[in-house]
Amino acid sequence: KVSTMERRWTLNDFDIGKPLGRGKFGHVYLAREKKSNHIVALKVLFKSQLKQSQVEHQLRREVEIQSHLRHPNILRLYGYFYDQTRVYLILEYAAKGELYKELQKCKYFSERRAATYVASLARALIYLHGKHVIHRDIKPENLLIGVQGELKIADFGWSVHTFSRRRTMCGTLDYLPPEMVESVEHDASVDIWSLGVLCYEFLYGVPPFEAKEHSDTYRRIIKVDLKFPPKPIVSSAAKDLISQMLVKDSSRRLPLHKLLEHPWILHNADPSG
Ligand SMILES: Cn1ncc2ncnc(NCCc3cnc(NC(=O)Nc4cccc(C(F)(F)F)c4)s3)c21
Repeated sequence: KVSTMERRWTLNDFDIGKPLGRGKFGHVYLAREKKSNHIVALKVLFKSQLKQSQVEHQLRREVEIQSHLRHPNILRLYGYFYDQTRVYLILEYAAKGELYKELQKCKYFSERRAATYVASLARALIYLHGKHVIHRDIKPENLLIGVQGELKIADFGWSVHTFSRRRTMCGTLDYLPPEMVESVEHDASVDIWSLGVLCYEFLYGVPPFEAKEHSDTYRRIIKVDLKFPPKPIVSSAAKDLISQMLVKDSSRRLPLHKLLEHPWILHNADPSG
C-alpha cells in the first residue's frame, strides 16, 4: 500500500459525494478514492482566501504535524494536494458527523456520555502533549464522531509544536527568561483549560463563561467566574473535576493523567471510549 503522504493525488483520483459541512475557508465533501474504494472526507480550501488571511504557514504546519499523528481519537489527515486555485485536504471520514450538532440536538449530555468523551479527549491530549503538540482550539466545532460513536479531535489549523528544542539543546536554561521556561508547561495546560470548558458545556449545554458581550466573557474568564446552575442537576464529583481544571494558575490545573484517575471519570466513563 503506497504511503498516503508521498503519493501525488489529484482530484481525478476521487469520486466526490455529498457535502458534509462548510467552514470559513471552504467546504468538506464525502469522497471515494477510486482505486481503493476508500471513503474519505475531502476539504476544499481556496488558495485566494488562504493567501488573503495569510494562513498558508499554518496549513503547512497542520499537514506536517498531522502526518506524524496516529491515535483513535484524533482525526487522520491522510494527505493533501492542490490545483490552480484550491488546496485539498484528504481526511479520515467521521461517519457520525459533528459533535456540536449532537449537543444542540440533545441540549446536554448524560454524565456517562460526557465522562466518556472527556476521558477519550484526555487520552488524545496526553498523546498530543507527549509529542510536544498543543491543539489550542479544543471546542465542540472541532470534534467529530466516528462510526462507533468515538470522539475525534479534528482541525489542527491552530495547533503548534511547543518549544520543541530539547532544554539541554542550548546547553543551559540559565539564559531563558521565565516566560520562555514557563511557556512550555503553560501551553500544554491551555488544552486542559479548554477540556474543562468542554466538560462543563457537555453537562450544562452552555459554556461556563458565556455572556452577551465579548468583553463580559473576557472579564468572566480572567476572573474564573465559575458558577454551576441548579438545572440540569449535575453530580458534585463532576463539579469537583471541572473546578480543578478551570484554575487561573496554569501550573495548578489538574494534570491529564490525574484526570483519568478522578472518581467522576472512573465511575462514569466507558473504558472503551
Ligand atoms: C463535517 N464532517 N462530517 C464528517 C466529517 N468527517 C471528516 N471531516 C469532516 N470535516 C472536516 C474536519 C476537518 C479536519 N481537519 C480540518 N483542517 C482544516 O480545516 N484546516 C484548515 C482549514 C483552513 C485554514 C487552515 C489554516 F491555514 F489556517 F491552517 C487550516 S477540517 C467531517
